[in-house]
Amino acid sequence: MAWAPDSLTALPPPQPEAAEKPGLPEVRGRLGEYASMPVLQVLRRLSSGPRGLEEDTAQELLARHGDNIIAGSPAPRRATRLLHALTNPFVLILLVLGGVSAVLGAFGAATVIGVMVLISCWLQVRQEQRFDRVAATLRAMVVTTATVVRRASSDAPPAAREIPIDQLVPGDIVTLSAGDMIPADVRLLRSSGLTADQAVLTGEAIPAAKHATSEDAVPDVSAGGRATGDLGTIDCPWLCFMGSTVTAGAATAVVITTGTATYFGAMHAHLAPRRAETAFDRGVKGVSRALIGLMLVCAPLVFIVNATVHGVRYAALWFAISVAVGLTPEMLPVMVSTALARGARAGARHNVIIKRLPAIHNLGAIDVLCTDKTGTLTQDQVGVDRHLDADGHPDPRVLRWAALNSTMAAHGDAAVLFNELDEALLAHAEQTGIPVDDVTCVDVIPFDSTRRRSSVIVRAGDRPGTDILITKGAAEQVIDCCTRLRRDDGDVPLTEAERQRLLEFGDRHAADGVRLLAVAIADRPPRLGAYRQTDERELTLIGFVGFRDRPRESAAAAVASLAARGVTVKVLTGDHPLVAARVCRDAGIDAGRIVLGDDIDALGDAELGDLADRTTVFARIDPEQKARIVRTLRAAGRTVGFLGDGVNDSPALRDADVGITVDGAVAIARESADVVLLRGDLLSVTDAITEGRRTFANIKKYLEITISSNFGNVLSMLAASVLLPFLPMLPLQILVQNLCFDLCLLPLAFDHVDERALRRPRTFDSARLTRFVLWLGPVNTMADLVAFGILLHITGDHPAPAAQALFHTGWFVENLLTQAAAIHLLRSRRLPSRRDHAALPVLLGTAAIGAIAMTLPWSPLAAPLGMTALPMICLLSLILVLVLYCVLIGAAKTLWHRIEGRTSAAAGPRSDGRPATW
Ligand SMILES: Nc1ncnc2c1ncn2[C@@H]1O[C@H](COP(=O)(O)OP(=O)(O)OP(=O)(O)O)[C@@H](O)[C@H]1O
Ligand SMILES: [Mg+2]
Repeated sequence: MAWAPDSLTALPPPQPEAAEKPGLPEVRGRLGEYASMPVLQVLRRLSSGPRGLEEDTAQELLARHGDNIIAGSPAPRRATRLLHALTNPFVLILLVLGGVSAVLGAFGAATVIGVMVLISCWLQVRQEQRFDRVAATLRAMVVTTATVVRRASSDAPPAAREIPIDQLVPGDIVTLSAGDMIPADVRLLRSSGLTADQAVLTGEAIPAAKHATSEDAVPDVSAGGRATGDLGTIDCPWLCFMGSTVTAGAATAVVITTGTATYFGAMHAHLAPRRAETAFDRGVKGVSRALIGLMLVCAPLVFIVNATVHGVRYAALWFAISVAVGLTPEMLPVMVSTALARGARAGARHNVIIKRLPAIHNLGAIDVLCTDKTGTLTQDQVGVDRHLDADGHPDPRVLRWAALNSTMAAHGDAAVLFNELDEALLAHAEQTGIPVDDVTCVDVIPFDSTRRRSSVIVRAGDRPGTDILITKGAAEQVIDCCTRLRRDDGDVPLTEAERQRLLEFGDRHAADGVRLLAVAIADRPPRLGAYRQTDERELTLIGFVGFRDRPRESAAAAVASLAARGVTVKVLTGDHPLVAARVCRDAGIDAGRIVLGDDIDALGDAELGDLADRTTVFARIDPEQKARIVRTLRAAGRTVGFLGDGVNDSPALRDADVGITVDGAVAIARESADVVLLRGDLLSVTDAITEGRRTFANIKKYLEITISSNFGNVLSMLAASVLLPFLPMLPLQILVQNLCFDLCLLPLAFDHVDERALRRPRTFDSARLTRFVLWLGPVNTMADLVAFGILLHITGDHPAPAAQALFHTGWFVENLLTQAAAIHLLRSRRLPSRRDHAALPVLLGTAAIGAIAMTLPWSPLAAPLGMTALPMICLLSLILVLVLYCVLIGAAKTLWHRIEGRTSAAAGPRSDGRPATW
């Protein structure tokens, strides 16, 4: 599926210059022109050169061309947002109900409904703006950069430096290496082994090979008789396009077009959204649908009962409409976005940057965390520990060949794949004074995580007639390519017995936690054409280099705390199974039976899902296998987080419910992830998960309280329809009461959360929500019935209109007071106490409800609302009903938790980490 990188598409609005958006044919034509010129002419046309632009020129060009971002995603205008808010299904329902009320002549009711719509839309627009601001601020904390070569002045030497990609201009010289995002549309100047993932533009998952043409040659466009315009397409091998990523190899390139003038910019409108529906979207939709269903059943029921008992009357219809309005959770979207934004802000305080805000909910729902090994379970401070010849004796020559491989992979421009092992090798070579600059690089066959080896081809000054191929990589994969073995006294054939001995030698080191890379070389006659992977054969094994990475001290504690929170940790690594086992042991993870990448290819998805559920450690797996394991776990009902930082992790980061990466990760990992940890260890994942659960717990509270209380009210109204000869509350009063209650519930987004609610993964569960509502709603009704009895006692059985007003006011006050109490009694598992009480905003919200209840009947608004002052005896009786309600609801809630606790215990222990329902 097409996927649009955030840093290109979701930045603040572009400048006016960039707003003029060329169409695709125009963009293609321009790119085709550049593609058909010799490189030198391209550079001349762009007033650039291999030494890069001068800084001043770059600034001028930036002012002319605008930032290198895609227009089309400017922040929506207020009016657009308002329109969007108005078309929200809850608001639409209110509008319809308001319209019907107006047509029926109930202008008071229509006005209150109008006020509700206005407040809800206004809050939603404001909250969305705030939400976007939070998201933009957070994204700005994880800026993606590009390496650009520029000069301070015309005579200054060129210098490579990182700049945010939005600052690139046409003519800039950029260097690209594995894991980089291609930051603009570029023409390749030099390249080696370059492949680019262009799925974002083509949907094609297999990376495309790319290569530069020779400097002054006119590219050979005759093949296939392609017109210039055709060269501007994705298939052109010497152009790379914004939005795609470097999967392997390295290159130097000149920027041709930026921002909206790029191919990606022209295509942007047609790209699919980044991801399919997440667990969060599904949850919100499911609950909304259930609520609308409840409303569609209850409101007609109230009307039918009323009409049956008292005959069809307008009053009954208004009453039913008001009930429908009461049941519409029009503030739900506001509540949800407030809670998400709060969660994301709180995450940032723990150094956790939530790039896509709904991810905060998904974090709380994670029950499996898949992680790679380096940097999370280990410190990512890899050091060379040993260098041994093929017989296991220390030999510095092996180190030199390995270091040459790492240096030459850099190929003078950029690292082909410069990972922690290469870094360690170069640092060690420098420390020990091993020369690595006395050869020239001929070609590179870059590393990839499936082959697990990299090769370089060099020419040494003292052997001019020979190319030397140097391969280093995972022991099994390199030994596979060897036919000979270097001994002190010369090379010998590699026998099967020797092969076994060497593999066992590798295993012994791995079991000790040492990552062993084998090093092999071969002489080749010089050639003109490029080297390919098939040239990695008939090599001579010369020895091994061993690396150690210290375990992270915090890893064991973090794994234990994740387990205590119901999150199972699984390790998915490309490394040797025995190294993985050792690292897991140090981190307190019971590795159990380790499954290898080769073992899973033959399995169907269901079988793999099963196996993945039972397995803790997967070793020697490639990037696609990582992603497949994540997908099958999700298909088996798990909510999966994936934590990784490499090019090889990005498919899995995209496929997980929540992709998590660290700040130092390669660009593509940072783009693919939903969450970036500024402090790269597992402990901050625990913090992030806790924040996610806190956010969800508050959304859940809101739903439980509002729905159970509204449902209780509907039952009371049904009972009243049967028992009373008049309506228990005027439609207008129902609406006003509903508006007050809804507004005062919003601060729940900022509430404290009971520690117990944070212990298990949580996610939306409409079934359990329904059970909760069916259990606690009727308690509300019981209190109402008692209140009805008392009020009838005061007013008499067939009260005159004035006495009816007293009844209405009485129930209005009692209802608001019980609802305020419900907030405190239902917000936590425990009853309110000094240790477990609501946060200040919630206290203020409930105080507001109480104040409204106790002042409205005595205020000037009383008459227009059909209310009357309550006599003292009535007020005191209602307060007694409130006390009764508190006792009942407290007991019912305690019983609920006990019964539900027992049911979930009977359903099986939670040690499997499956999410607790609700
Ligand atoms: N720069 C390199 N040159 C040669 N071989 C390498 C290099 N980097 C890694 N390898 C080999 O490839 C294997 C897989 O590496 P890869 O980086 O794909 O694993 P990973 O899943 O990212 O590992 P981890 O879990 O440690 O992050 C390594 O165990 C090593 O044998
Ligand atoms: Mg890795």
